[in-house]
Amino acid sequence: MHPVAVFDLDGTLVDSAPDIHAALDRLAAGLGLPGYSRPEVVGMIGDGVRRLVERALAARGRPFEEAALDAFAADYTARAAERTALFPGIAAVLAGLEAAGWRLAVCTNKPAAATAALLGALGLAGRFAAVGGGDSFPTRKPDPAHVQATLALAGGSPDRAIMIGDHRNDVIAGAGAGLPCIFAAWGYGTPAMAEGATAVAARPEELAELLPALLARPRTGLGGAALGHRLA
Ligand SMILES: O=C(O)COP(=O)(O)O
Ligand SMILES: [Mg+2]
Repeated sequence: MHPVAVFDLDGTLVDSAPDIHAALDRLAAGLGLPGYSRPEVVGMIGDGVRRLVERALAARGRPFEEAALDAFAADYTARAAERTALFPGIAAVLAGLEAAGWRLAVCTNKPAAATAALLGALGLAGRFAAVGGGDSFPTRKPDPAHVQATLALAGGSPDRAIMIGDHRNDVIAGAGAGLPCIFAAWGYGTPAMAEGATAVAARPEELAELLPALLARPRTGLGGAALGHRLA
């Protein structure tokens, strides 16, 4: 069976904060509200689009409105790839994993439509054996079922798969599904969110060594420290 690398999207594969930020600023401007700072926006990402819009409105003292969510989702989906790019080093990591026989999957809380638009615009649509969006299944991260369903779509099994993500939701969902988890410290999470991860990667390049090492490691064996990487 092919090993599967299950990647989170926002903050792990792509730096999507600039387009999320721009779309939130357009939403705010339409409501007569001031825009946001990047740290504010980054702190709101990770729990899907509804929580994002809830947090953005709450930060300006506004109650949540379904119409604002719909407007944001449509606007963002249409313009998801204007300022969004893969993090440096990710393209080489993906190519290296594919060459080594890995299947790639995306497990993201971003809605499936926006995810498809973004991956398509970045020329990545055909690279992933499965893409599990935030509304693809009945539940989403941190529910392990989101990871399990994505992995099943990719034709993988938990004992031959690794989860990589930048948020506590990724660690909780991946670990709950029985996968070793690599915390992507280059992303939008805080160091505290790495708690429970098998290993922490400071840069994408580290994944090239970490993924095969974690795959080969007995699941009940030594921690990531034995691999020369900092344990979470
Ligand atoms: O849409 C979000 O809130 C975050 O998406 P992610 O799961 O790809 O980080
Ligand atoms: Mg993320």
